[in-house]
Amino acid sequence: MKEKAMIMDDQAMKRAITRISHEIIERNKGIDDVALVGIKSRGVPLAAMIAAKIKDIEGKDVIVGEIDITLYRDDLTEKHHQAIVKDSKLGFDAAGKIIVLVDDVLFTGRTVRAALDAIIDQGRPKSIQLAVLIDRGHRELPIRADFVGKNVPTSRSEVIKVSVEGIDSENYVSINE
Ligand SMILES: O=P(O)(O)OC[C@H]1O[C@H](OP(=O)(O)OP(=O)(O)O)[C@H](O)[C@@H]1O
Ligand SMILES: O=c1cc[nH]c(=O)[nH]1
Repeated sequence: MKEKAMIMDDQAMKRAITRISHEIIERNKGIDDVALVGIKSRGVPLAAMIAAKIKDIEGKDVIVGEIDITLYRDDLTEKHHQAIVKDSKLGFDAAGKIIVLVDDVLFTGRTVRAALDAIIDQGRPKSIQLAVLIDRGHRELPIRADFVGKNVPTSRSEVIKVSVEGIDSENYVSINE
């Protein structure tokens, strides 16, 4: 994979996380009943970063869970890849919660759709919202994010690489082909 350009460095990523955290608080008039659910793998450290920022701002802990969705495809850009729920245990009771799904990249929407199905199957959340660091377009389903770090127009053959501390050695986003 050839690296084309940096889209976000560590500082830009942290600023985006700070803004998204403020937006989550504002949209929900606080964080009572809000629970963050990171989509594995890189949505998990991003959800933890948002939770830490919300704690800084509001002085309250927000519930953080995770969900494991696996994409089956020969290559990232292949159309019609399948998103399968690998582990849907959120780690908390979803009933009555405002769930904010957190992922690194929103592309076709299949991963989010699988996560929505899995969550709706196991409880009655009050609502489900979506936060993504990068929206790269090319949706195949009627899914949109409520909170977006950065909209990045891409061609289908390009690949967005998100590197997040906790999984990777540093924080950055690049576009590659
Ligand atoms: O909107 P979609 O077409 O479903 O694509 C978006 C998904 O693709 C990536 O997952 P990947 O399988 O690369 O896992 P990762 O999080 O471990 O990088 C990314 O993290 C999103 O979850
Ligand atoms: O470009 C893409 C598409 C899906 N998931 C990624 O991480 N990058």
